[in-house]
Amino acid sequence: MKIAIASDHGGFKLKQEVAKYLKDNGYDFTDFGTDSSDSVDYPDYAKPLGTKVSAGEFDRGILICGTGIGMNIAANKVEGVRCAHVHDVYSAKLTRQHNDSNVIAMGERVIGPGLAVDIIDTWLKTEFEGGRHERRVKKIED
Ligand SMILES: O=C(CO)[C@H](O)[C@H](O)[C@H](O)COP(=O)(O)O
Repeated sequence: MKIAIASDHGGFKLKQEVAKYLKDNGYDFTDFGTDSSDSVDYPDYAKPLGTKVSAGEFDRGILICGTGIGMNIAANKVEGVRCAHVHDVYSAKLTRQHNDSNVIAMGERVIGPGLAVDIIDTWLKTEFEGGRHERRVKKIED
């Protein structure tokens, strides 16, 4: 599985924790910035990441900003992206099983690194259930 990660300045520190988790667990991932806590604009990171996931260059994307909200709104403007704004493990599981989400967005100013890593671990390991959910995801695409 190929994973793309990105953040704005508000998510930079949490992204570093997430990158450590991905590296320690042997995931194939690429960090598309930002590379410091200097102020930047989250759409400049959400759009390219979403485009790469939508194009199939990456299987999943992880976006982090202060709240996850701006990244989520921006990523979902990219056709083919199903970005889930998640701050709990239950929703991380369900958004994979039911929504086949291909991008997740979260906020460094909302949750700590321990919970963030638990959420990502669950999200990466949970499969889409298909069935009735396939029909609903197709309606989103249409
Ligand atoms: O989009 C957001 C708010 O929903 C993100 O949290 C941004 O990171 C935030 O707006 C950045 O705010 P800042 O005051 O410029 O650091």
